[in-house]
Amino acid sequence: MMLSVALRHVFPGFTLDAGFQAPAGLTALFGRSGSGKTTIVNAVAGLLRPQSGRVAVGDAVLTDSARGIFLPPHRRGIGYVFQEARLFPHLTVRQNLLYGHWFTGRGRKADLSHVVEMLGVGPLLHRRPAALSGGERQRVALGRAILSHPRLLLMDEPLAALDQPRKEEILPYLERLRDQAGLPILYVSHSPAEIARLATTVVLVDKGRVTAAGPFADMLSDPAIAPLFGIAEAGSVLTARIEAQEPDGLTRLSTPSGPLFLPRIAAPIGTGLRLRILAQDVMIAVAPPRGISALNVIPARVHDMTAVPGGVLVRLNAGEQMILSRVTARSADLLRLSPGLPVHAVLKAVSVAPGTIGFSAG
Ligand SMILES: Nc1ncnc2c1ncn2[C@@H]1O[C@H](COP(=O)(O)OP(=O)(O)OP(=O)(O)O)[C@@H](O)[C@H]1O
Repeated sequence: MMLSVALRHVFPGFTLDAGFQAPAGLTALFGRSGSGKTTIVNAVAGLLRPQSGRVAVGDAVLTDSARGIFLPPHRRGIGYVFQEARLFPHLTVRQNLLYGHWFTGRGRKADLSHVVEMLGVGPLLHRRPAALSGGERQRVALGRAILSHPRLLLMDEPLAALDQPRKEEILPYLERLRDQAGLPILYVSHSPAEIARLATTVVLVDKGRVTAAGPFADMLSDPAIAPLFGIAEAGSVLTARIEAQEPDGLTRLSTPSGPLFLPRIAAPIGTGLRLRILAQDVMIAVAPPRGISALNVIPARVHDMTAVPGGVLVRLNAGEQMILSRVTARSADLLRLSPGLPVHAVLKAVSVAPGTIGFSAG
């Protein structure tokens, strides 16, 4: 199931001219304030009728200006999750979850138990929203959205109102939803960390246009794009799998770039992971380093180099994955870095914070 969007709408002083495809999984809309993300979301939701354009999910056409099609919001089959969970205060969690269910009349009892389990809200079913934490409320909002059997989920900064611990509590549920729901999720976020952890596809919006779009790993390690996230946030995402729990408290991972060691990750052998490796945490050595404490030394080759504010972003080819490193211009000169040069990428085990590690199915 694929969401395809093509929109053109001229406001005084702002033109939206944006097109992209969002496959099943989570598509992050990213762009600075005023770039047009909310306008895109509104047009997909049916709150804005574009002067011209087409919005479709699979075979279901929601908007097609050429054919005069414009479904009203409530007939689009879209589940929403906003910054603030808009739950009904007088209903229990169970009734809130079932609300969308009744509404569409397409529900089955089995779905409720599946969603309750997926989102871990079983113990909360008989409470009212006032007795829930912000994170719990947001989980119920996710559950309600999914139980309305939508074609598409729209999430507009669903974590923005939560503090860091609450965010970390809810991220695993968003990951499950992404991997299990089998529908496109359109997700607006300002947070590179969230995008690195959750996105399947990244769509970059600037001045009403889509300036780049593609699979998250390519997008995040693209030196032309990474600086847009803020130079301190630039980094790559590696996929990995838990291989062994070592007796000294480390977890051994296998990655397409070779083995990696990180502080204990409490998950079973075989678990798939996404690791966000910040460019500023990766050192480059032109000879195999000896006598250093860093546990992770990954053989690689310089792919390309891009000058950025505060240094040089070096893209390293490591197995089938790209690793980004940021070094000063002086280091790049001293090491005579140039495309094709064999090097070693050095990563401290403790530089990957546990809260940033993403879990993925398969
Ligand atoms: N009804 C309207 N009339 C005129 N201009 C509008 C209208 N709606 C949106 N705009 C303009 O469109 C531009 C994009 O706004 P939009 O809210 O989509 O940005 P955004 O990327 O979601 O920003 P933020 O991250 O701050 O939420 C802005 O310049 C805004 O002023």
